[in-house]
Amino acid sequence: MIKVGVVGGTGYTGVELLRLLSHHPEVSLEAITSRTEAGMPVAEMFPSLRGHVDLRFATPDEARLERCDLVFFATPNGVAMKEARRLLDAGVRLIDLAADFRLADVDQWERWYGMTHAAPELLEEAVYGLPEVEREAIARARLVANPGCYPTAVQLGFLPLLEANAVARDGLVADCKSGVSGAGRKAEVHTLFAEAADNFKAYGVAGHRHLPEIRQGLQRIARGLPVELTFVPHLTPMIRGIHATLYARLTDPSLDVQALFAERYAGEPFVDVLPAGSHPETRSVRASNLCRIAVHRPQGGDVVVVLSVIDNLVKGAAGQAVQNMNLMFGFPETLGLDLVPVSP
Ligand SMILES: NC(=O)C1=CN([C@@H]2O[C@H](COP(=O)(O)OP(=O)(O)OC[C@H]3O[C@@H](n4cnc5c(N)ncnc54)[C@H](OP(=O)(O)O)[C@@H]3O)[C@@H](O)[C@H]2O)C=CC1
Ligand SMILES: CC(=O)N[C@@H](CCC(=O)OP(=O)(O)O)C(=O)O
Repeated sequence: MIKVGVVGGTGYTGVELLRLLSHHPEVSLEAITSRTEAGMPVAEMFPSLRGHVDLRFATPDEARLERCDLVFFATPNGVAMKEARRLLDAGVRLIDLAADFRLADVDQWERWYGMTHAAPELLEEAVYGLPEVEREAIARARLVANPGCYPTAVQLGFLPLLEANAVARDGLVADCKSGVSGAGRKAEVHTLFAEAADNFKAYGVAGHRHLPEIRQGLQRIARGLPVELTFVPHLTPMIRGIHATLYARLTDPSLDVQALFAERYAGEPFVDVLPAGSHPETRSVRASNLCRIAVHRPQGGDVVVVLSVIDNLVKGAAGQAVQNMNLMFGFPETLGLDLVPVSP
């Protein structure tokens, strides 16, 4: 049994973490923070957790996080980097759901995130928490940078093709759609019901901060070879889910792409390669830690189209964080994550 704290328990990824951790057999939830709701019982704010979580929110100072074996930061970018050194020195391991430790290059991070990094010396130690790529390093890590939601769907979709050096690396396209919970729980005009419902739009076409993260991940997968990617995110009128439609040109048209994906992911508990010709739906993964993938070659041509779906709050955030926790503490990787998707 490990002692776990959650910083940022009132956000969408925070409450999703609480849902997953509350029934994890190896976890004792010790502290859940909120600055704005300190003192309120968690189950009063989130009635879905009544009978499952009996703690109250505490301020980050009251929470005494240094008593924990592991602390999750489900906070905006720029929060975990200020606390990481103190907690690591106290023997606490960390998983940051935000982007503070995702990019290896501090200059690049500061440019994309528009702030000075508070702990650049920790970037080298931090492990990028995509288990399908970094499983062994995650198991040894003190500090894990949980991947972003779009980056998870896109990297898992391109991974077998890049590992096998099977596509032209200069023309990758990722056309991605996200549900509104991807923007978090804070009030913002573009996520109001009247703005987001019955509407569909692209955003961040000129440059989204997930672009350098995805490019870094794809280049690692391609063993350091350069990768050029066009990434266009869209906001869709659904609550949860990411649908990534990925395009690449095969270098060897005789390749059996269905067999390539099936073999690469055969041992992966959370990546499901669908039968040839399938069209995965976001609702087929809702509330689960699954990434479902289908591979197509329209009209038998040499363009491969990969369809990759995840729940942004689970495999795209809290579920992947619990998967990383399981690896870090030597628990079975799927413990607490045997979640049947909710449909419809
Ligand atoms: N939503 C998604 O699908 C995904 C989100 N992420 C990332 O996960 C992180 C959390 O996202 P999400 O749950 O959506 O965010 P929310 O905006 O919904 O929640 C943020 C939480 O952090 C707390 N918080 C805010 N500022 C501070 C601070 N300075 N110190 C301590 N706590 C703070 C808030 O509580 P309070 O203000 O009361 O303290 C709140 O509980 C973000 O970095 C996001 O980019 C990653 C993948 C997917
Ligand atoms: C729909 C929506 O607004 N999505 C967010 C991505 C949220 C997220 O996952 O951010 P990090 O992974 O960087 O923490 C956005 O595009 O900014």
